[in-house]
Amino acid sequence: MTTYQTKSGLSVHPLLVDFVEKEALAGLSVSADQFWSGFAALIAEHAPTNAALLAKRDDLQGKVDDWHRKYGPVVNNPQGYEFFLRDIGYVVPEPADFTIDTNGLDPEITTLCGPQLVVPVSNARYALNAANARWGSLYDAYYGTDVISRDGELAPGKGFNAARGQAVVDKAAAFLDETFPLISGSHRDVTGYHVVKDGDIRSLAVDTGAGRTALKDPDAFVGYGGTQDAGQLVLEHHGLHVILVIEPSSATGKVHKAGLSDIIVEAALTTILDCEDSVAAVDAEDKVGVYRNWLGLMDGTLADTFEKGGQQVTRTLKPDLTFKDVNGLPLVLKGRSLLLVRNVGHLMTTDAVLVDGKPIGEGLMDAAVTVLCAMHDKGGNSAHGAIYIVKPKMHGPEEVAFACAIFASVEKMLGLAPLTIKIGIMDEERRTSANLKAAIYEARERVFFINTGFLDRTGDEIHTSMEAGAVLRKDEIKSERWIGSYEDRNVLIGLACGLAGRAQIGKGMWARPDDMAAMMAAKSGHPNAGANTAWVPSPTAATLHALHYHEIDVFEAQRRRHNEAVPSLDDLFSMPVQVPFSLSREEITRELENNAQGILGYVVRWVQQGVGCSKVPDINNVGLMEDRATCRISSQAVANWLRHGLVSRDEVTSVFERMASVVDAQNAGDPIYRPMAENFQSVAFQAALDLALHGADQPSGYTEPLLHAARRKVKAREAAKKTMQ
Ligand SMILES: CC(=O)SCCNC(=O)CCNC(=O)[C@H](O)C(C)(C)COP(=O)(O)OP(=O)(O)OC[C@H]1O[C@@H](n2cnc3c(N)ncnc32)[C@H](O)[C@@H]1OP(=O)(O)O
Ligand SMILES: O=CC(=O)O
Ligand SMILES: [Mg+2]
Repeated sequence: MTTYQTKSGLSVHPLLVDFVEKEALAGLSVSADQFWSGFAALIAEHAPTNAALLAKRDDLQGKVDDWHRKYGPVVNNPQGYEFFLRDIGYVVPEPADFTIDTNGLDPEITTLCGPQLVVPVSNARYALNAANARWGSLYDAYYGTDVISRDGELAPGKGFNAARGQAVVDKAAAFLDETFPLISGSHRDVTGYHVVKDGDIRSLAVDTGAGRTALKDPDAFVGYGGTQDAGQLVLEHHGLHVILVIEPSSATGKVHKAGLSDIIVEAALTTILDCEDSVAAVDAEDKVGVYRNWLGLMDGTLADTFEKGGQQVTRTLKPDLTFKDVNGLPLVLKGRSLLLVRNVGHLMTTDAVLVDGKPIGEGLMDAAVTVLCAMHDKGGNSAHGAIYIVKPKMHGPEEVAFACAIFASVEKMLGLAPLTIKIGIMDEERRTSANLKAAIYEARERVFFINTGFLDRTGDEIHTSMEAGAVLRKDEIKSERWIGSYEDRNVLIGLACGLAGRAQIGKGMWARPDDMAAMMAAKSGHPNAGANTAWVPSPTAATLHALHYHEIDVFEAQRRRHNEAVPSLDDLFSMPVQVPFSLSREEITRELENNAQGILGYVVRWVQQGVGCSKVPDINNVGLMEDRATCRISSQAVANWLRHGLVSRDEVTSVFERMASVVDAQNAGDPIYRPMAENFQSVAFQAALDLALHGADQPSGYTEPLLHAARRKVKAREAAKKTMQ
């Protein structure tokens, strides 16, 4: 039995007490009493509103369900549907035109455009890697991915493949020609890059077989470091830096005529340290683990030691990079990504803290503790002292206003200046998309990004319209009219609210982490659409996606779109239901199998091992990034087909049982994995099945309640076993 400690009337788990008092408060001018009394006041002030907002979600969903039961899909009565949504307060009146007024943001948010990396903060090794992913090797990214064909003589194989290496060098030279063209000739033919001094000013001279030349834009050369034998040349384009590493004695430098051994590109400008959908944090122990990593990133002390390639490696945060500028003065470039933290949403509660024996809102705790940890940033992260919180899964403007009210209370309780805490609004629930302008208005003094989290948004699309009819298959849903409208509205409303140059307009995740060639083909669409950032799943993806921001001038794209009319709500509300339904039996079974495999593959690692984000093969053996949002889509899709009689409970159960063996085989190499096919009563199998069978009844179709309950059961069993030993 855990003995909770009493703090200002709250019952607080001892692990949280220790963390807050011995680690998070250390070195700050906030006393333990001030923290706990402020925290108690925060809960007293905001818990009732939190409960009321959740009740409103249920009430509105109930009304939407009733409408569909009466009228069927929206297509039967589009005007009636929109009128109804306005009548019940699902769609609220739009505010008059306005411009956001957020101050004190860093340039990575306002004037620079580039990739946004996301990482589960619970994984210190990955989190450190992500923070350091500000810079990435283009040679490694090309060599290690399918961006360069893996067929024939270019197949990577074991050891270094010289033909593949040459293809990398050629492709990189093509990037340089495109981004930093020479007055004559190509970077491919360069025999020497030289820093030359004319008076006090340095410039870049470039030798090719045909003689000496220079960059077409001489101002693109902004700095240098090291020596002619082992040095760096710093170039800049669209505000992003690219470092040419000259090292004639290195393995790659040796085979290059100019000794160019690598090209390092500025990659993840910002990184989201995720406390939400990519982590499995279900109790005080897990939450403290998450907070401790975030604290270590903020005070710069986080380190992780692990084995890699047969060696012990210790990973820490990288320092800034120091060069000289063209005047010979110091040029310091940030060594790390600007770090943002994603709190959980308004739904879940945590028993890390109890009030009258009941768990408190987890979002309230995240706000108080992640901000407390961020107070350890002494400028290494935000040069302006800003604290960036990404707030997910909010339903409409009222919930955005609520998040802002919580942040205002946290600032007061911790003695921070008003508006220190900035908010990233995830536009990922339908009620937010439908009322985006009003939602931004509520956060106009704090907002630092809006972002289309299309994965959760797809799950909410299915859940909201559960009663409207049978939905299309997962991949088809994602290419319907509603999603185009959602993406366009997000950019255009963002531009109309003055986000250009003031805040980020962001786009969603690339969820096929191994398919980088496909990502390169698809994701240029994001900056082209006017988004100044978009999510990537890994540092390598960040390095590659960064190239799109050289290719496309985002601010130009935003200017192009600025006067485009915002699409009406008609398309946004054109639900992805099948009218009439046309899939064959085989197609239905295959889709069910695909969903079952994804759910099982994700859930089993979540429940057994507490892994919140996994790469799980789909039915075609393509590794997909699965997190709670993708799981929400799959579970809602199955729940919807069950609800509309396309599949029966028995059919779903037997497909899940069959797919359990497939997932077991995929995990055969994992020594701590416990097969599901041997025991269909296992907690993991049952949790996965419940997500499908009871998906329609889950609040907004979220996966959190069932996943948390299952993981807690497994943790309790493991703890009981340990006590018995
Ligand atoms: C809908 C949404 O909410 S999306 C947002 C939530 N999703 C995410 O945050 C996805 C983050 N990405 C990940 O967690 C991982 O990339 C996964 C789970 C998809 C794949 O992980 P793995 O199978 O371990 O990847 P893989 O084996 O290809 O690569 C591992 C290497 O890449 C690094 N890596 C992979 N992803 C990341 C990341 N997001 N940040 C930093 N490093 C990463 C690891 O540190 C590791 O390198 P190391 O050995 O030097 O430490
Ligand atoms: O959080 C992101 C999403 O797509 O959902
Ligand atoms: Mg999401």
